[in-house]
Amino acid sequence: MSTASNRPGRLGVGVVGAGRVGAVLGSALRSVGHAVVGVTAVSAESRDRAEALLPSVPVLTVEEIVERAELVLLTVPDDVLPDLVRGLADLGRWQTGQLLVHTSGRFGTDVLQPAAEQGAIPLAIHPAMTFTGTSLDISRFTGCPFAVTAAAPVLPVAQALVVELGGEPVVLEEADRPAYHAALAHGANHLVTLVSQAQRVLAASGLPDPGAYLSPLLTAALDGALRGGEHGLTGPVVRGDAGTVDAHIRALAAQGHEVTDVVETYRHLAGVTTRRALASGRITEPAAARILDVLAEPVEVPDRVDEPRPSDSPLEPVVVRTRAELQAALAALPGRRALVMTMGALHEGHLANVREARSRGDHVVVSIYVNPLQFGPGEDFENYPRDLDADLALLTREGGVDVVFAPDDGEIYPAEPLVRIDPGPVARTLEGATRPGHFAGVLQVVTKVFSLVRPDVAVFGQKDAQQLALIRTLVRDLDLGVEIAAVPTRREDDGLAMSSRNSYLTSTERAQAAGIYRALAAGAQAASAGEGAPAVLRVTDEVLSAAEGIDKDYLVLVDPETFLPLADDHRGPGLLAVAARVGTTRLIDNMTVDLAPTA
Ligand SMILES: Nc1ncnc2c1ncn2[C@@H]1O[C@H](COP(=O)(O)OP(=O)(O)OP(=O)(O)O)[C@@H](O)[C@H]1O
Ligand SMILES: CC(C)(CO)[C@@H](O)C(=O)[O-]
Ligand code: BAL
Repeated sequence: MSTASNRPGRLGVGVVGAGRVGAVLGSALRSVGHAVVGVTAVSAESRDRAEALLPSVPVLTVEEIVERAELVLLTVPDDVLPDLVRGLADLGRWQTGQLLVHTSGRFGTDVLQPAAEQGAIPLAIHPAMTFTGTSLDISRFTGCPFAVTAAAPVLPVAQALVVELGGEPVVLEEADRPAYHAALAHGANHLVTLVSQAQRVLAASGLPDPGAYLSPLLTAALDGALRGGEHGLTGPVVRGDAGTVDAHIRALAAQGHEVTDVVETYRHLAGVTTRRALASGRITEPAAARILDVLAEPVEVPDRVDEPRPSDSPLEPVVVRTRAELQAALAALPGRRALVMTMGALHEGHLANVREARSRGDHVVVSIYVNPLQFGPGEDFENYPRDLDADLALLTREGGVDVVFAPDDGEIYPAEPLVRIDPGPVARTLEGATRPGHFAGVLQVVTKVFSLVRPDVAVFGQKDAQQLALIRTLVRDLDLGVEIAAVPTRREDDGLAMSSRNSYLTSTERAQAAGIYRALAAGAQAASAGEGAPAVLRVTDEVLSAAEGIDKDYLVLVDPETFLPLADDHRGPGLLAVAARVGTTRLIDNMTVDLAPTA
């Protein structure tokens, strides 16, 4: 084992914890000439990541790594770190002269003391950066600040390691690390909560692409705050506009229980902002008092699930099977009519569409019909899950649905339709290329159901993004006079987009299918970190290709309206769209990304 000097020299590096940071740091150390002797990787995901970023590095146990490595990189969760170090010390595994580096923001080197007592050299380096866990991250080290904590004699070793990685070492005292890390988490992580709250409110207000809409404003606000701190503050608080603050809180509360957290956060942050503006003399005391009074007033947030139903809404939806029954049921419903079209096998994603419909109309009609015209030969028309009783039970429990229209084929197509809709060029790419005739069939049935139900507004899911875009074009080009509202994709806990077809998956396939979401999320993260179209697509593809059991049909980064591929230098919104087979089940998913202007 070599003894540490200020220049680390060529070291045998072992990576404990192949999470995003470990795999990326290991890969970066390798690229500057160190040898990675082993990596631990327990989950399938970390094995995939290790394979992608540290090809041909053996997967070893923690003990094997500690035995073989001159530099042990501990990139495990903070809460695991103390016990891991102590446990190995109890087994007497640490070695004299061994460099022991962790990347926790919160801890300094005290947590490594049990290893230091056995002669290891403890170093704490924390990159102030967020990672995707892909090769893109390596370039993020260039110029990235790293908080470095180490005993004075070995501090230069830690600094040299950071410099080797292209980073900027900033020395931080042990005692300052928890507050340092709290500041970073508060700024970066809570910013994500705040921004996603704004996005949810805009989405609930019907804005089609909240992320893209917010991007220029938030970028300017962040830039202003980073340069000028609180002096960059604008908006109603600093103007002393108590009436607007009051209106905001009431408007947010009116969006119901799904945004309760936003009401709380808005209130709290508006209070803090008011007090800070008062303390720095930017608003007067009476103005601050007016705002604080408004903030102290209780507001009621209606709980939409238990919302009292309109008195003319029946408890159970009226189920109609024929055109005549439908017309009779509609005649009894005055006011604004909202439609949700489905193929049944309902899930929470459909219910989100129903809720959106309820918020946009006086009455809600749900159609349940598996439309043969949109299925190609050899597709799953015959096997598509059909369970009207279960669907009705779900809609009854959800409440607020007035009519369920569940026609049979003869009712929708009494005769073979001779007049057909040509959906145009968007229908010939992606889903349309794999499923020729699919969108012509979708638009045919959508037009027919619109004619039969005559809705004021119809709600569709963003999960079927190409379908949604084509329905908007249909309404525009044929002047159908129906407002089209979109609902963000509802996902399972592991990110898989809800879909009736998920019921085809075996339990292994079900677990594997979440890889589709992980890939899209990695792409979106790369975009929000400022990467351009080619890199965003590459990262998404890397994660998708590394995921087990997923057989890609297509993965594209396209214009959300034309569905044509984006130019390499495209800036602004883009849509990552994917179709893939998991086993024999074909799934689709998509995510809007924002390709920000280069600084
Ligand atoms: N996860 C979801 N989140 C939000 N809306 C969804 C979701 N899944 C489907 N929808 C929307 O519900 C409507 C009916 O879709 P459909 O009945 O085809 O359901 P599905 O679950 O997508 O089924 P499939 O297995 O055919 O993809 C469409 O507007 C669709 O976009
Ligand atoms: C819109 C639709 C109900 C038409 O059959 C179908 O394509 C679907 O479920 O998305
Ligand atoms: N959910 C879109 C309808 C279809 O796949 O046929």
